Amino acid sequence: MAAFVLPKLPAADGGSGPTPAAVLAPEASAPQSPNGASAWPPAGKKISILGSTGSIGTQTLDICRKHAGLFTPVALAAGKNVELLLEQVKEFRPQVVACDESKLADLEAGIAALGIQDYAPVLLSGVEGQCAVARYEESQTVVTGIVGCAGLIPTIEAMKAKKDIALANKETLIAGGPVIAPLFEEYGVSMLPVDSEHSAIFQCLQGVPEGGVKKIILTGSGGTFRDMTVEEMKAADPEWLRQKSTTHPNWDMGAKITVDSSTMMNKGLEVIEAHWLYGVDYDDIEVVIHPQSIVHSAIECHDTAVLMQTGWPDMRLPILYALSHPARVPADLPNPRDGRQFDDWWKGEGKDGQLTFSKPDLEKYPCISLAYAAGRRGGTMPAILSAANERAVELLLSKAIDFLEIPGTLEAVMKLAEDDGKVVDTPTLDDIVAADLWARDAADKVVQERSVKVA
Ligand SMILES: NC(=O)C1=CN([C@@H]2O[C@H](COP(=O)(O)OP(=O)(O)OC[C@H]3O[C@@H](n4cnc5c(N)ncnc54)[C@H](OP(=O)(O)O)[C@@H]3O)[C@@H](O)[C@H]2O)C=CC1
Ligand SMILES: CC(=O)[C@@H](O)[C@H](O)COP(=O)(O)O
Ligand SMILES: [Mn+2]
Repeated sequence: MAAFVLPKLPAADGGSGPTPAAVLAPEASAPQSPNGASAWPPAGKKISILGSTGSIGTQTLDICRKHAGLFTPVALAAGKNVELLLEQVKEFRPQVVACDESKLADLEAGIAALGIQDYAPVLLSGVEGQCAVARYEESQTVVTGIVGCAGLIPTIEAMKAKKDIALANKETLIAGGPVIAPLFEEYGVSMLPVDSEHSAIFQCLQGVPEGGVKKIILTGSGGTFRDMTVEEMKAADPEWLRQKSTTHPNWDMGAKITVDSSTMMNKGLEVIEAHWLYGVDYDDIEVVIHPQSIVHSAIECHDTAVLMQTGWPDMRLPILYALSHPARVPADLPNPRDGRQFDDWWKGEGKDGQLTFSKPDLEKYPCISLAYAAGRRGGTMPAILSAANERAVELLLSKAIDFLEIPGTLEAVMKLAEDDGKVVDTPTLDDIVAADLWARDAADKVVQERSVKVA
């Protein structure tokens, strides 16, 4: 197994390593931070949140609420959920607020109705609104909680405005890796992972010297169908499978990522995300099924040590760490589902205290192999796979396809992309945007042609 070199930290002489290097904040210049004893993080770190009304957005605001002296949301962008956005506005009074075009009038009227004295935020909509939130001059860090490739343009705008990125929106890096990677160096920004596995890896990497890591091990729950065989799934009622695929055994998340966990495309996408974040070869990234979601991922070092990060399935810790790094901010984060402290887990009552691991069944989860193939192919192929998958999940939720049709649809789109010469090896941003649009369209065509054949 070839060793990968840990991303090189930006050097004091201004030299720099491979472009994904910037994901690691320069430890040499980081303030000392044992247990909050230092001045880090500075009081009142101001943040912008993209997707403030979603699962990541609301949990980020929960962290801001719990650590009001440390993190202040100054700009919020949502989609259509103006009712929740208005509650957030009332509580946090951000200076810039954006929503979907179709909801701008409701937002304006709602804010006027709040009647807050001397409060007149800038109100915007659409992609321009999201970009304004991402660029807002007072923000230091942008939390990207938009779902899907819709996050690509605002994230790039944030980087160009020299904002650090707390990356939840994995689809952006998966599709945009080739154009995002050079921006770290160009604009001197960092990208800290929010995704729980990549946060776990980042936490394990602290203190491991460059070149010390042999392999990254991504853990995955196996999703809602983890205890069923392929045969049982084929025999199951498609409507039941559809409903069940929108639930997760351990995590409470948005609909799209929950379905991705059920197909394990989420893990496949995370393999590509890890490649870009840590500059790791695909041969050195392994997926392991871990049904309890207690070990959030691991690194294997050359001396055979395997370092893991553990905790409840709770996104608030990775969010907090992405905002507070390198500090460890004292926090109270009980299990979001039952309120128990993690201490209880160690005591090992009932099913607690048990960690199990196994190899994924690639016949049951073909999306894992598709993601490795797309990542290894490179260029626009990851953007094509990710966009086709977004479309396939939409088609599942709108009952146009069945759950078990997702992998075949994606495989067909990838084949079409190759056969029709649609994969661009060294893409520009325009190529990535075009690939995204093409793939959504191609997924629709594949589904239509299949239904014609069936009829
Ligand atoms: N949830 C989790 O625990 C985790 C999520 N992630 C990643 O984080 C991202 C967000 O996931 P999650 O929070 O679960 O998703 P949700 O569906 O819960 O939230 C999505 C957010 O994005 C907004 N939004 C949706 N579409 C658009 C669009 N086209 N333009 C602008 N805003 C839009 C929504 O607005 P509105 O609702 O107002 O319409 C909402 O605020 C995903 O990329 C996911 O993979 C990663 C790890 C864990
Ligand atoms: C919370 C988080 O990071 C998700 O990506 C989560 O890992 C999904 O669970 P799976 O392990 O089932 O994909
Ligand atoms: Mn994850």
